[in-house]
Formats: sequence, structure tokens, C-alpha cells
Amino acid sequence: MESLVQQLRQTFRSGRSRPLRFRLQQLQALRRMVQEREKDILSAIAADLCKSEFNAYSQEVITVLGEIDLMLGNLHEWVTAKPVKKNLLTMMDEAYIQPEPLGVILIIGAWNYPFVLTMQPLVGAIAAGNAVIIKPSELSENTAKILAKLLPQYLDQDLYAVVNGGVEETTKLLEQRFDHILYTGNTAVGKIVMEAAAKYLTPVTLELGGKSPCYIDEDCDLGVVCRRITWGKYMNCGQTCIAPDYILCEASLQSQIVQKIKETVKEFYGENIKESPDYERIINLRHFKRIQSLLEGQKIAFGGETDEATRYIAPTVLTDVDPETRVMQEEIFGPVLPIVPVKNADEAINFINKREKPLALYIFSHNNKLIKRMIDETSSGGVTVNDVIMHFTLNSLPFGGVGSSGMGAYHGKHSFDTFSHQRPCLLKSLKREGANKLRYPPNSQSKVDWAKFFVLKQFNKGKLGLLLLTFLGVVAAVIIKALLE
Ligand SMILES: NC(=O)c1ccc[n+]([C@@H]2O[C@H](COP(=O)([O-])OP(=O)(O)OC[C@H]3O[C@@H](n4cnc5c(N)ncnc54)[C@H](O)[C@@H]3O)[C@@H](O)[C@H]2O)c1
Ligand SMILES: CCCCCCCCCCCCCCCCCC=O
Repeated sequence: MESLVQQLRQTFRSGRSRPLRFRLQQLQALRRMVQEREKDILSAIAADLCKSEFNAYSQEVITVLGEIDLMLGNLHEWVTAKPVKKNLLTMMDEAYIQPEPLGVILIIGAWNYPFVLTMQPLVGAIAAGNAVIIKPSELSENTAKILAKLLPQYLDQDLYAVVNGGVEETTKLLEQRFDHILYTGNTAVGKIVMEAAAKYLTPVTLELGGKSPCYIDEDCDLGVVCRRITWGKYMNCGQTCIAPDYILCEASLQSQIVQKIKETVKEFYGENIKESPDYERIINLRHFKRIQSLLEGQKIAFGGETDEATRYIAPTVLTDVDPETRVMQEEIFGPVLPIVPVKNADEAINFINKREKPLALYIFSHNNKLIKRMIDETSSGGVTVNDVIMHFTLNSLPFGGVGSSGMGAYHGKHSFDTFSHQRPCLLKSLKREGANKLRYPPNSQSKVDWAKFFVLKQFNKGKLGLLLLTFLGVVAAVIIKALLE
């Protein structure tokens, strides 16, 4: 591992990954890879998650292509230095922020969306001009293999590498020095990653999980609400980091919600859900047993059927769920939807605030005042109102968690920023030394007074005011020079 990181660092230091042209060319190559090898990619995802190729395309591939296109269209602007406002002391100088690549990036992906969760950060890291190692999840082994096979065929091998393996390989990788680590996965491993990163003060982006609440207000059209929730909850068999984990609503709404979800499940997946090409399976036996055990002692209003041989768990709804039971203590990450009755929105807000900050919050309501209040009085990684999941798809929004659901964010320009250092640059001339006497010792009251004038003056006065102040500044500089000589 050490030699691999060294080799990538050496190439990075040569400057090869920095020119805009090179970055665009690598992103175009990545785009070509996704298009030319689409069938192989879709089959790998399908093999890992029992996912139809249509779903693999619309849930994963489409996002990656959209992200590449966004970078190709905007990178020339993002890499450009941005001039900043100046003050009287620096008005003759050049001041700007220049984004610069960080160096060698480690991207550790998760299995539940194995393609998009490694490729989307990779796109951002390349766009920002870095060298990258990606470590796909070993649980989605087919996608991991196809990435290790294809990426070296399309990308510069001295700058971008894939390391496959499990805990042992990841642990060895984490012993190396990186310039940024983006990890997607569970919170417990997130802590391991952060601890390892601390050794070199490596910054981290942690894309973790949590229990994302979904509040349903009274007077909503429950037909529409439940269609949207059914889509987001049972997509990928509930194995989605931002799936609505549980519903909070008034007790009286429960039976209608159950009925509407039941009808929608039939509409989406047919009479025989097991036969539906749109309904996936649980990734492995460990997770299957974990989710199955969450049903123990619960009131199953709908679903609940399981089949260990195929790791099938039916879309399930639990009602009157006690918040102290296990299903409400850990992230479900499966097709089980508990409904926890609350008296009103205040109780829902308290309920959310008493728990760890979730990755997403969903609010269904017609009442704009209530929506604003719930957003203002709670905290979560992201919010979608009157729908679920969809904030993930808008790459102008940063995607990430807060508190125990993670730190940092990516997607679109936010990825470029995450993998860049915003370098502040002030370029002065060796001329005009006279004005600098103000800051050189020995100090005096009159120098402090002048310093107050130069440093504390506000400049939000429009062009005329600025011109006047500039003129005053020049006059002041001349006077000071004369006084101090
Ligand atoms: N915020 C997000 O974008 C996002 C996306 C997907 C999943 N998630 C969260 O991830 C969790 C599910 O994923 P998972 O954790 O089961 O995925 P996982 O088992 O695939 O683990 C993620 C990565 O961590 C590595 N890893 C596992 N154990 C390790 C250890 N002891 N030391 C070092 N590395 C180790 C794995 O090799 C893998 O690459 C859920 O909590 C889910 O909410 C979050
Ligand atoms: C006209 C058809 C349009 C189809 C667009 C479908 C957009 C659906 C997007 C779903 C994206 C789901 C990805 C979720 C990834 C979450 C990562 C965490 O686990």
C-alpha cells in the first residue's frame, strides 16, 4: 500500500493532474467508460443487489453521467482564481482565491449503491485535480471487480487506482498518509476512519447513516404521500441511507397510511412481490437476520413475510411502535417501516430533537408555516418537503450529514470544493514602501489612529464612495510618508 500511495503522490507532485485540459480529458474518458461498458456495469450491480438493469441505470448510472457532464460544463469557471474585495491597505495589490488540488485522496465506498457512491466522489476528486485511490465495498464484490477492471483501462494509471479487499486491506490503507479521505458507510467505522486520519491531520468527509424521520401532517392527501414514501422506503429493499426510516403522525392516521401503502405496494410490485423485477433483496445473511429480528414483538400491520434462502423481506409496516424498542434504536436499513404515533407537530419536533441528528428529514404538509417551523427547530443532514430522497438528486445541493450522520458534503460544485483547498493569495509589489512605515516599529498613537482609518473603514458605499475613499487613502499615504520621513 505504501508504495502505491508513494507512486501516486510522486505523479501528483509532477503536476500532471493539475492542468484543466488533463482533468477534462480524464472526465471524458470516464464518461466513455460508463457509456461503452454500461452493460458490464449494470450486470455487476444487478448481481450484487438483485437489481434490475433499469433500476441500476436510473438509481446509479444516470447520477454519475449527470455529475460528469456538470463538471465538463463548469470546470473552466471553477478552477479560475476569484478576485476578492480589498481594503485601503491592499487596494493597489492583487487579491484572489485560487482553488488548488489537495493531493492524494482516499475514497472508501459502501455496498448499497456500489457504483454511484464510489464514482460520484471520484468525479469530484478528478475535477479538483487530485490523485485518487478508491476502495469499493467488499460486500458488493461484482461492482468492486468491474471497477478494478475498467478504471485502469480508461484513466491514467499513475494517478488513479482501485484497491479491493475487506477490513484488512482498508486498515492497511488507513495507515497511509492521505490528503483527504471520503468515507461512506456506518457510523462505527466512520469513527475508525477519523481516528486513523487524525494521525496525519488528514481532513475527512464522513457520509454516514442514521434514522431519518418522516412526519405526516393531518389533512395531507395520503394517497400521494404514501406513493412517495413507498417509493423511497422500499427502493433497493430499504437499503438506502436516506430512506425514510420511520413515520411520525397522529395515531388516527395510522390505519389509512397502512391501507394506502398496501395499495401502492401492489401497484408498484404486483400481487407477487417476489416476482417483481423492481424489488431487490437484502445484501447478506447477517443483515437479513438483523432486520428480521427487528420485527420481534412488533405489531405487523402489513407485510412481514421473510425467506432466508433468497434473503427476501417483504415491504412491511409496523404500527403503534414503542420508541424504546430496538427497531427505533438503530438504523433499520431494510424494508420495515415503523409508525410512531405522536399527538402533534410539537411532539414530533421534540421526538426528533431528543435523538441523534439524522441524515435526512421528511415533512409532508400543506402548512407552510409548520414546514418552516419544523425546518427551523430541528437539525438534519438534508431535508425534502412533500417527497423523499429527491434532495440527493439535485447536485446544486450539498449532500452530507450533521452530527452522528456525518460531516462534510459533496455532489457537484460541493465535491469540487471538498477536494480543493481554497488558497488565499495576496500579491504585492516591492514598490510603495513608504506607506508600509505605518506598520513598522516603533509604534505610536498617531500610527494607531491611521491604522484605524485604513483597517476599520467600511467599503460598502458604492462606486463613488469607493473612489473618494481611494483618493483619501492616497492623500493619507502621501501625508504619512511626509510626516514619517
Ligand atoms: N451518507 C451516505 O451517503 C451513505 C450512503 C450509503 C450508506 N450509508 C450508511 O452506511 C451504512 C451501511 O453501509 P456499511 O457500513 O454496511 O457499508 P460497508 O460494510 O460496505 O462498509 C463501508 C466501507 O467500510 C469498510 N470497512 C468496513 N469495516 C471496516 C473496518 N473495521 N475498518 C476499516 N474499514 C472498514 C468497508 O470495506 C467498506 O468499503 C448505513 O448506516 C448507511 O446509512 C451512508
Ligand atoms: C423519467 C424518469 C426519471 C427517472 C429519474 C429517477 C431518479 C431517481 C433517483 C433515485 C436516486 C437514488 C439514489 C439514492 C442514493 C442514496 C445514497 C445512500 O444510500
